[in-house]
Amino acid sequence: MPALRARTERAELGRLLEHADPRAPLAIRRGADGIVGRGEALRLEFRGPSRLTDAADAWREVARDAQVDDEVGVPGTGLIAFGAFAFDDASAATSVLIVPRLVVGRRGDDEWVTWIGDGGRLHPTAIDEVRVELHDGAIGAKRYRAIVAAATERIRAGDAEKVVVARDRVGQLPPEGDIRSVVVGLGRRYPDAVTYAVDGVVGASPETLIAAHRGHFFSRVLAGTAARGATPSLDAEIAESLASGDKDVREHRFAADSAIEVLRELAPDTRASEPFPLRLPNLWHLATDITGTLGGSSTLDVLALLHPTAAVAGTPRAAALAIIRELERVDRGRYAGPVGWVDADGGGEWVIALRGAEIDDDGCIRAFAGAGVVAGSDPHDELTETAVKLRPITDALADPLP
Ligand SMILES: C=C(O[C@H]1C=CC=C(C(=O)O)[C@@H]1O)C(=O)O
Repeated sequence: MPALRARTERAELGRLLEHADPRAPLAIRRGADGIVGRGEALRLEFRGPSRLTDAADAWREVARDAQVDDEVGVPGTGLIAFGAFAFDDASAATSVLIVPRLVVGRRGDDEWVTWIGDGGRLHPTAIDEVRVELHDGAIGAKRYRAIVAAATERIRAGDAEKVVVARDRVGQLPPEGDIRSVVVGLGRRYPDAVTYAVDGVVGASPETLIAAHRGHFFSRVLAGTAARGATPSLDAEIAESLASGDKDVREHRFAADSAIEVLRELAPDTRASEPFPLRLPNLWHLATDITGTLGGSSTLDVLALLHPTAAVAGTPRAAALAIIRELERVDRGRYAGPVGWVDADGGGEWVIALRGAEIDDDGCIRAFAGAGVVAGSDPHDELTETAVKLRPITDALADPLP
């Protein structure tokens, strides 16, 4: 493999997404900040149980051999790869690391362009609106309620303590449909979430698996959900009962404890907040923030240990995964897998591919949303919860540029 050359220079940019390919946008954004890529200088593909460790090893080699000239030096500059990974070890979906030919980025007052390989000129193009309606996929409402009931039964039988089961909705992107408009629509509605678009995986995730720069990391675990209240007082009551409700607190503990345990193995100084209610435009989540210092590990090494967390699989992990496969009988693809970017030092930002959809090369769209099932979960409530979680992508597809 020939060594890559990356050169980052300061630039003045307009709308970042106008620099992306309409059919294959690469983007990781939060509010006005983020990075957007175009083209493929290098594409690495992985499959199977070792996909994340293989990616970590392959990326170390690419980064070691690369020639990087970076005059800006903030997170997202220099050599970077975007990545999206399958949820399940047995998935038919390809996991990827993509080094674009061009990256444009913004962080606060810093704006930059990175050329990988030969330099060139910027060609921003206007973003067209695309409108798509979603309908039931392989798991409709009735089947989903049955899956939740079966998962609860398995928990009662002692096969697992928590299982996160999901359902899907599908649609069709028109042949020339501009995927960037969906990304804009997600970002406008969910400015505090991380809006992602990598290899057809598109969404707005509130859950940061790992963000690290110069060794310092941040991770946010979410589990436990309630819809927002219609009035401020009702909304406050809902947040309070979420934080004190037995079912949601138990569901959250499984996810937070498993992440803290893994992170402590890599970073003995790992610290965690108390669980707190996190407000999103469409719902409340229980959240735990975790920070610490990674030794020599890259964010891809961390993903290899963290994924899949109990927020998307369950507890114990292996038992929950077996029950998910048996009950859902659908390949989740890259839904609930890690999506994000990594730099030459192994730093980067990875979220869980939630609140989104996969769009394949033929324009077939499949959106997923899941809910954590514990003892006492109610099928009707979990169905409603998944409908709320499907709203970001449903709305962004139906009316991308409100
Ligand atoms: C599995 C999903 O959400 C997870 C993340 C936060 C809260 C969750 C919950 O309360 O069930 C889920 O564990 C999804 O959005 O598809």
